[in-house]
Amino acid sequence: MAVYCFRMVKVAVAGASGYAGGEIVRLLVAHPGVEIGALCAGSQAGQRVGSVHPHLAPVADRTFDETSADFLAGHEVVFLALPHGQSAALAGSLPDDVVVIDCGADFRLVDQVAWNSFYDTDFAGTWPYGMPELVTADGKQRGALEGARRVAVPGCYPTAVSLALAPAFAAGLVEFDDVVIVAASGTSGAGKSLKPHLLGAETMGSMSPYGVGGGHRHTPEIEQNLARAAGAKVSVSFTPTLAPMPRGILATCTARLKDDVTEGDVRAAYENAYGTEQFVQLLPEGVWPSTGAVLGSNNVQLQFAVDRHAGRLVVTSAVDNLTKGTAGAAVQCMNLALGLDECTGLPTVGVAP
Ligand SMILES: NC(=O)C1=CN([C@@H]2O[C@H](COP(=O)(O)OP(=O)(O)OC[C@H]3O[C@@H](n4cnc5c(N)ncnc54)[C@H](OP(=O)(O)O)[C@@H]3O)[C@@H](O)[C@H]2O)C=CC1
Ligand SMILES: CC(=O)N[C@@H](CCC(=O)OP(=O)(O)O)C(=O)O
Repeated sequence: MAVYCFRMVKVAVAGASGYAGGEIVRLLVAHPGVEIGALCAGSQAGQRVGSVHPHLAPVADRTFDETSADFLAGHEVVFLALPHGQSAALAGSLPDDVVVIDCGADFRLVDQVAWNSFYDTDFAGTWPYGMPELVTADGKQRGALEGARRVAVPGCYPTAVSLALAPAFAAGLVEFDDVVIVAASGTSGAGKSLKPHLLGAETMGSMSPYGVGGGHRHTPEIEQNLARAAGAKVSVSFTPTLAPMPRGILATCTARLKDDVTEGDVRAAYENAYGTEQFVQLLPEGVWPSTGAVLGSNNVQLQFAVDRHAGRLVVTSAVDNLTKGTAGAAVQCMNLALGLDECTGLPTVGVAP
């Protein structure tokens, strides 16, 4: 039996009444090294946690605090799970030695021009990007997260897509300018606030694309990640779709193969990239990822095929958008920042059926 001996780290969550914040709390409740401090909300401040998140039984009788520097003071780690554009001011009020982990997009992009093209708030800067398993031209991204005091958690689609394609780019198996991605997401990806196009009657029994034609803000984030893997500029066509399910992302990613690349080359590149990773699984040949198999876990499931007819590599990946796609990655990055075992408190077992 494993015996844990941790110093308890006091942790706060801003945006705790939302989907991403609620998932962070779910994971923190099971984390042996943290003490849950302030749980902050916006319009729902003052409400009982159990009235908003009835599944979070151990903290159900707590009350959401207001979101302010005063309530966030005195914590060693602060998670921000707020709408875009809200993180910078709050982060700026926190001391430099506090670990601040932002689940929004505010600090993900390096390129200010790309930021201005896809977001309507001012460019706030760039923090270490929270995808430990990402293969980059300089080794794994993990190195930038160990001991970090500021972390930008990736978007959910970029998590599924970048982990699916990066090994092929890093190994030089595919062309960098012919990449087509179609990904389906559960509706929780859009957050909890009321949106007419996400009403049950609109989404149940129906799938629909959005952000078609290069308009989705995750396009530059995916290109940034793949460029880090390739060591060169990458351009992608990315189409997200909304699927009638609460959670999960299934991404189908294809890229033109370079001449003479074999299935063995591809398998070797992915085994080399992920063979020692706890959360990324290249499935046995012939077994394909499904969102149902990763629900509630921090896992990423991958499978590939070489489509000789079309001359393309096809990689499919599945993640739970709220776990590995947001909150799981956030907790994983907290572990790395604090020098804990990276996997502490993170589920590798899903919920099925
Ligand atoms: N959902 C997902 O799959 C993913 C989400 N993210 C990112 O995580 C962040 C949160 O997303 P998500 O949880 O889905 O969104 P939700 O709409 O579900 O939650 C938003 C949270 O922010 C709080 N909030 C809103 N406005 C304010 C404000 N002015 N001051 C203080 N708190 C405020 C809300 O509080 P209240 O309800 O009390 O008003 C709520 O707790 C976003 O940046 C999102 O892009 C990233 C990856 C995936
Ligand atoms: C289904 C759905 O609407 N998904 C969201 C992506 C959620 C995500 O990754 O969040 P960030 O906003 O933090 O990048 C969208 O397409 O905008």
